[in-house]
Amino acid sequence: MDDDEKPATFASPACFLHEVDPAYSGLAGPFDLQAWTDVNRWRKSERERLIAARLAVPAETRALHGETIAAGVLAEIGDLTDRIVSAYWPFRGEPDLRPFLQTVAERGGRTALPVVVEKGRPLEFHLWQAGEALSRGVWNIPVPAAQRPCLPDIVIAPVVGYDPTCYRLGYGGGFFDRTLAAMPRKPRVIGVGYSAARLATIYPQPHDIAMGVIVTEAGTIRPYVSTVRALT
Ligand SMILES: Nc1nc2c(c(=O)[nH]1)N(C=O)[C@@H](CNc1ccc(C(=O)N[C@@H](CCC(=O)O)C(=O)O)cc1)CN2
Ligand SMILES: Nc1ncnc2c1ncn2[C@@H]1O[C@H](COP(=O)(O)OP(=O)(O)OP(=O)(O)O)[C@@H](O)[C@H]1O
Repeated sequence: MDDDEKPATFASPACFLHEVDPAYSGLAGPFDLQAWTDVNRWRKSERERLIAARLAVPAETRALHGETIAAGVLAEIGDLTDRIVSAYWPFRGEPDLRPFLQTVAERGGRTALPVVVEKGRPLEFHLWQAGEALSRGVWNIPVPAAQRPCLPDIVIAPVVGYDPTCYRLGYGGGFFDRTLAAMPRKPRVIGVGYSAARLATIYPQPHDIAMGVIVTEAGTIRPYVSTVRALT
């Protein structure tokens, strides 16, 4: 019998961990470049579709939806005393929450806007109140003229798309994900958008951070929590 015909022997038993579901073995799955490339391509086309669809809705309808969304957000936040709330300066057909910012101030809260410092870096938040001066920031987005950085207690994030587990599809800069990951004290994060922006899933990736809730003109979506988990 030559060597090729003898049963094979190994220095140690073969490891079959690679055949076990990564979720069971406790190891992260291998990074799948093809899957990530596909998700990115899909996200890009969904962003374009969803932005075009909301811009096709008459401005008066969007304005009415914006008022309903603002009321939903106020109900969600509750007491505003000494709270810092960041919203945004609307563009590309986003719900206009500027009147909401005035309501926050009237009810004893402070208000802020997000500022892009640089692509690929977290956002900063700067205090800003209705009537105060604005200047043009990156991508010409209006930002507070005075630099008063703050850490908001509540961050309102406009969504391009959202899914029932409250993951947000934004404009593709990764700004909110980077910012929330880097904040020393986690704020409450409220996604806002039109109900038509619902997707079955955004195919969440490891860097994606879910919103606490998503407020739309048709109601507030809370991430699904199974009864079993809720009871244990
Ligand atoms: N009203 C509003 N203000 C906001 C945000 C928002 O979502 N809404 N942001 C929330 O994050 C930040 C800005 N985020 C943005 C992200 C991407 C692009 C943008 O135009 N991106 C290019 C492609 C960029 C790339 O691929 O590198 C594009 O769409 O053409 C604009 C704003 C801060 N201010
Ligand atoms: N915490 C992070 N650290 C490094 N890169 C990140 C982080 N979060 C997101 N990114 C990167 O940002 C890019 C865009 O991410 P994604 O598609 O989730 O953007 P988005 O949430 O739609 O955008 P935005 O928040 O600007 O509206 C991805 O390439 C992603 O890897």
